[in-house]
Order: sequence, then C-alpha cells, then structure tokens
Amino acid sequence: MIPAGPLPITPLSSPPDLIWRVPGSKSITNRALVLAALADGESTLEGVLHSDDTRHMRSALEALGIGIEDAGPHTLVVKGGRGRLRAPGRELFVGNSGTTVRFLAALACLVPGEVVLVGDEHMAKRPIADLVDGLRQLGADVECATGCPPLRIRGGRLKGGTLTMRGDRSSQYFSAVMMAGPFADAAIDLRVAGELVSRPYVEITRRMVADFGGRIDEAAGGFTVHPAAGYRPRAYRIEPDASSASYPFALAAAAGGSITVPGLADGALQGDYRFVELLEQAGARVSRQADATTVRSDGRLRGIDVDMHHISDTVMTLAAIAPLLEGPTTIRNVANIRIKETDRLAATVAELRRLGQEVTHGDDWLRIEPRPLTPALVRSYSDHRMAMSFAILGLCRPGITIEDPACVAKTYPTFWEDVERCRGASGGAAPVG
Ligand SMILES: O=C(O)C1=C[C@@H](OP(=O)(O)O)[C@@H](O)[C@H](O)C1
Ligand SMILES: C=C(OP(=O)(O)O)C(=O)O
Repeated sequence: MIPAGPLPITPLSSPPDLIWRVPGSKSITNRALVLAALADGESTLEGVLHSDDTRHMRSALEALGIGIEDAGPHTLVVKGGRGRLRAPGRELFVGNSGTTVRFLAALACLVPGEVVLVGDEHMAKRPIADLVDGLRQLGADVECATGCPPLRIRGGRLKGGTLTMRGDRSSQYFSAVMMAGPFADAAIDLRVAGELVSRPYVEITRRMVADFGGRIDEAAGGFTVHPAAGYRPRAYRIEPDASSASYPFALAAAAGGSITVPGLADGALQGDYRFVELLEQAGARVSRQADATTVRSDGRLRGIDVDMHHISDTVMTLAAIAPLLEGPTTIRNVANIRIKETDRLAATVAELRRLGQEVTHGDDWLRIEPRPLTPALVRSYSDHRMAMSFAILGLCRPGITIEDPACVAKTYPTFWEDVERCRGASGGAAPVG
C-alpha cells in the first residue's frame, strides 16, 4: 500500500543492517515486453517489474494484439509475433513513461493501420521530435504537432536505409529504432550526431536484441541494424532494477550501516549499477559477491566531483545525500535530466535550497555545499526519483517530509513497504545522524 501524502519521514533508530531486495528493472522489463511481442511464439519473462511504466507498456501491447498472461507473481507469458499486430481502435495511454512512448513509436511503424500514443500532462512536455524525424527518414508516416506526444502513426512497414539523430537528448530514441529496426525491409545505418547520452542503455538494447535473435553492430558514426527473419521467442530473466538499488545503497553509505542487494553484481547489464563506484569514491566500502552487492560505511563520507552523463537517473540519489557528506559534491555533464519526468536539475536545486543547502549550478551541472539542514516539506514534481531520493535523506536526519509519496508507483510501487521493512530490521540503540 502506498501511504497518503504528505509523508513525514522518521529517521532510522539505528544504522541499517539488512538484505534489501529491489523489484525488477523497468528498462529491461519494457524491452523484454517489446522483444517478446515481436518474437514469433511464446516467451516467458521472469522477474518482471509491475509498476505504472510497465503496465502502460503491457496494456498497449495487448491492445495491439499481443497475448500477455500472468504465470506467477513476477512471471509473464507473452504470445507474440509481428503477424499478430493490428490497429488498436483506441488511443494508447503511456502515462509519463519515456520508454513506453519511445519504444512504441518505432514498433507502431510495423502495425498495419493507425496507432495514437497519448501521455499525461508531463509527457506532453517531453521532446520526441528527433525520433519522429528519424522514423520519417525510414519512410514512416508520423504526425506530431508539438514535437512532444501525442503522436499519430500510420504504419505497416519501415524501409531501412540511413537514419541520423542527435545523440544528446535521449538514448531511448536509438533503442526504439534498434528494437523495431530488424523488421525493416533493409539494413538500417543508424547514425549518431554528436555524443550519445545514457550509452549503457543502448548497450542493454543491443545485448537484448541479440538475446532474441537480432543483430546490431557498432559502425563508424553509429550502428548497423541488420534485418532479421524475426525474433526468436525464449525464456528471459530480468535483473533487479539498478536505479532502484541506488536508494538502499545510498542509505547504507549515508547512514553508516550495511545493506546487501541481491541479484546485482559485477557483470550487471544496467549501467546504473556503477552508482556504487561513486559511493566507493566517497568512502563507502563495496563488496561484490557472485550474485549480490553489499555497501557498508561508518557514515563518514566525503563529497565527490563526478561526471554522471551515462548514469543520470542516479543524480538525485547522490544529490540528496550530498548534505551529509564532508565537503562539496559536484555533479557534471547532466543536461538531459532537464527533459525527464520534470526538469530534474531545477527541481533538485530548488529542494536542496529549501533544505538550507548552498547550491550553485549551470545548464548541465550542480554543486552542493553542505550546510545544517533546515526541516522542510520536499516537493516531488510528480517525479518518483525526487520522492525516493529525499526519503533516503529523511531516514538519516529529522525534518524531511515528502509531498507526494504516491509518485513512486512509476517504477517502485513497493518502495515505502521496503522502507518500513528496513526500519523493522534496524532496531538497536545508536540513532542515525
Ligand atoms: O532506455 C532506457 O531504459 C532508459 C534510458 C534513460 O533515458 P535517456 O536515454 O533519455 O537518458 C533513462 O533515464 C531511463 O530511465 C531509462
Ligand atoms: C527518466 C526516467 O524514466 P523514463 O524516461 O523511462 O520515463 C526514470 O525512470 O528516471
């Protein structure tokens, strides 16, 4: 159950010492759903995340003719195939899920008939013009009046050929083309103009496309997406979500305890797993086991100066514990966080200042000078990561209230239950903070 807001966060009564299981990866779940939907036959997906973002993907695919059945609490059986795709006869609602709208925009080009993708009021501000333009370069008929959703796609086929998109706004545009691209009439020469942001997500896509029988090679200036006879259905296990794991890892580091997250270790598919390296740099100890990672610390960490271009979903996790570190923390090269669920740079700066911190920033960086914390109601901006990140600070120090706890449903609906489980497992005498 998600508690009603505003939610005052009581600090832990003693440093945490527990195993904290996080749910499945949003990014991998939504890719697995798309790939299984396009694979001819039955795929079984295990470790699936159930959250707003994956529900939007699932119900859109069902409306497009794909069979999806629950076969266990976190297991789905997907009956897929390009031949099953049909026009849904109604608008498809994608909420504020970037992966859903971007991945489906490309998949819709393969649907014979009209597909309309509509998001919520936040999605209506998230740019998609680069992808629209890219799909048009492949011969698709896409209407998009504002450069942001809604989109109207009249699909049937993609013709292949050369497609160039700028790389600095969202890697999701590239992942979208990579997953639908093997069904084009010919190879796609997918070129990146400028630098590619969030690169590890594109590597997840390449790897998962290969797992389902497609092939994408690196090429000069970008990638070659090879045509495939179709995807192969398969059993696929989804990793726990590494961005969600940044919250328990940060808590262990900042509160001075020990937290183990099972299912994430060296070799993890997700780039955000590397957040633990930043905690290590700040002075936490990280031990990587065969199938788990433990972060431990004595709670005395130093501020760090880091480039988070490729792991920017964890910017707020670091920023929210920065008030507890010794010395300033600088986060660089994160311009694209301004076009996510909200303008995350502006939101983070505003909330840290509300908490009495000294913050300076530019268009793509911020620097936090720790100051004594002023108690405050921390605004959430309908952004799950704002709510979860500042909750971690609230578990370490008194005075934090989270405005909108419900927004965690986007990727981590059981977050507050896991916080309470952590509280329960962290009895003892010495208070945190
Ligand atoms: O491909 C993905 O699964 C994602 C890519 C990233 O977005 P950008 O590529 O827009 O940075 C990330 O922020 C998002 O949460 C998930
Ligand atoms: C940016 C995010 O999501 P998306 O782009 O998939 O909506 C996120 O989960 O932090």
